[in-house]
This record gives sequence, C-alpha cells and structure tokens, in this order.
Amino acid sequence: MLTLEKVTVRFGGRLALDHVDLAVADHETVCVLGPSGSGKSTLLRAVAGLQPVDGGRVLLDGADQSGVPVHRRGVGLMFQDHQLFPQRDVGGNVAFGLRMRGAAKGEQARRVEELLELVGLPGAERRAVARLSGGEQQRVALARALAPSPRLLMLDEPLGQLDRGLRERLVVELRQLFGRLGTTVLAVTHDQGEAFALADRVVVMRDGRIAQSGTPREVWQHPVDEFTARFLGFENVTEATVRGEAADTVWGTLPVPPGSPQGERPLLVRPAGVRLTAPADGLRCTVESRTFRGHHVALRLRPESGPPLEAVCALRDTPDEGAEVGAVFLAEEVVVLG
Ligand SMILES: Nc1ncnc2c1ncn2[C@@H]1O[C@H](COP(=O)(O)OP(=O)(O)OP(=O)(O)O)[C@@H](O)[C@H]1O
Repeated sequence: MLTLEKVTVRFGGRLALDHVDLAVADHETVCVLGPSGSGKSTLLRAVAGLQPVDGGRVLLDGADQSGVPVHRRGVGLMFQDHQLFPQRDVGGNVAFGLRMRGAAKGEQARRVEELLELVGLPGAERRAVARLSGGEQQRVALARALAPSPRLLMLDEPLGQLDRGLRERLVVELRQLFGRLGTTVLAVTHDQGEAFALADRVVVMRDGRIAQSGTPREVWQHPVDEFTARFLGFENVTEATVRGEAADTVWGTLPVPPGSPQGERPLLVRPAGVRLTAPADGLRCTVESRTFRGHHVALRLRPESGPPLEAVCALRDTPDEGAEVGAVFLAEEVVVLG
C-alpha cells in the first residue's frame, strides 16, 4: 500500500530523514515511535505531501507520489495541530472532506451519521465543538479524517492532549475500530504504551533513521541496541563481556541465553529477570524504593557494586524499603544487545 524508498529530507545541513525505507501493508497499523526531533512528523508530512522530499520516493499502491498534491493522495490526516473548525458544528466538521469532494447533501448526511455512530457519538451532529470534552473532540477529528474513506489514515500524536485514563481507553477502541474497518494506518507517537497498544508493527526512529522495526512483542523482547532499550524505558543496561552462556558485568557474572552474540557488548536485564533471594545467595543489594503497580511491585535496588537495578516482585513478596536482599539473574530475561 505505502512504500518509502530512501526518502531523504534536509533542513539546512541537517538530515531530518536519512534514506528511510519503510513499507506499510494493506490493513496494517504501523506506529512510528521515537524521541523528540527524531523525524517522526517529517515522515508523516512527506507521505502526506506536506513536505517536499530531497531524495527518494513515496509510493502509494505502487504509484510514485512526487508532484501529487495533498488532496489527491487519498490519505486521511489527523494531526495534533489540526484543530476542528470552531464555528462549525460537529456535523459540519465531519462532513468537511466530503464537501471538498463535492458529495451530495444527502450522501454527506448519511455518512456523517454513520461515522458519528462509529466513533461513539451518535446523534451529535448539531452539537457545538467548543462544548465537547477533549476526548469527544478527538473522536470528532477521527470521524472527520475517516469520512472520505481514505486509503491510508495518518495520525500524528492522535491522543497526545488527553489524560492517561482516557488515552488508554481510546487506544483500545481505535485498535478495534481499525480492525473492523480494515483501515491502513500510519501513526506517530512518542508514547510507548500507545504505540504498543495500537500497532501491528512498531518502528523506532532515531536521528532521521529507522533504528528498529518489528511487532510490539519483538521490539519489546529484543530491542536491537542500547538506544532502543533505554528509549523503551529499560534501565538495567550495562557493558558486558560475553563468553558462551555467561557475561561478565559490573553486577557480576550473569547467565545469557544460548546463541547470544559474543564479545564486548551492551547487555539488558529485563526487570523480570532480577529475582530476590537471601543477601548471601546473590548480588547484595539494598531496596531503595518500591512502586506499587496493582499486580506487582517495581523495586529499585542499590547493589554493592554497579548502577541501580530495577526488579519486579509479587505484592506478597515485597521487601521493606532499606532491606538487604540478594539478586540473582534469569538467563531468559537477559538480552545481549547489538
Ligand atoms: N520546518 C522545519 N525547518 C527546519 N527544521 C525542521 C523543520 N521541521 C522539522 N525540523 C527539524 O527536523 C528534525 C525532525 O523534526 P520532526 O518534527 O520530524 O521530529 P519529531 O520526531 O516529529 O519530533 P516531536 O516528537 O518533537 O514532534 C528536527 O531536528 C527539527 O528541528
């Protein structure tokens, strides 16, 4: 459906996109994730035709889009800064793309009704957008983007402004909605939780390049490098010397899975791979802090050597703050990074 071939965008001497190759299949939801300034918005804008490219090609259904203006690309846009029209009511906003396309009044009304039903705002046609909550406005913006049945829907920080609870609810609804409609989606977010909940595939960007691309599970389980691991929020990353199925680190000798890359490399221990034992039976640590997360407790441990360690444990096993514990490591939760 969508193919980017070595797409390059330069601002002055700086590469905002550096030879980016990316393919999005029909009905696929791809979420682009990355820190501020990594090129996510530029990527969306290049696909939409809002940003001229300095090199490479954007193809939609195999057709080169160079020279094709935004409104002829058949893509739907829902950008954070694309505000609703405050002077129009909900129906007027949703009908916008249909009106632009010259759809008949009756068809517009039918489609608006259908879309409002779809996004959970049935009968809201005559409501003033200024009197809607943030979440409702977001739904109207989504209905507006979906109304002309775009072949590709692009979302830029679609739920950025909303509070966490609402975001978590909406993201599940969106995923179900896109699944039902068979929409092809390219979304950009800097929120890992949102990306992992919404996407069939996650693309992590760094400095205008794709650092990693894979299913949420693949990326989560095997971040390719230290940058991606840290960006995903993992803190237990250290230098290691890997020989066979053991790695020498500041935390002592850790077991690593069979087949791990060998030699000097960064190494990640997922928090679930740090198990607590008696102080004498593992790496001696002091419990620095505890965060209750509903089903489990996240612990921050201060080892006798090396940087702090994140661990998780069950509620009933939670040690006190300041307690002395031992840490042992599980090979299956250790990842030797590239
Ligand atoms: N119009 C512009 N003129 C000059 N530089 C720009 C322009 N737009 C973006 N840039 C630069 O290009 C790089 C990529 O920007 P982009 O907005 O794509 O990043 P982003 O990953 O979307 O960031 P954020 O998460 O903060 O929105 C940044 O260094 C930015 O400063």
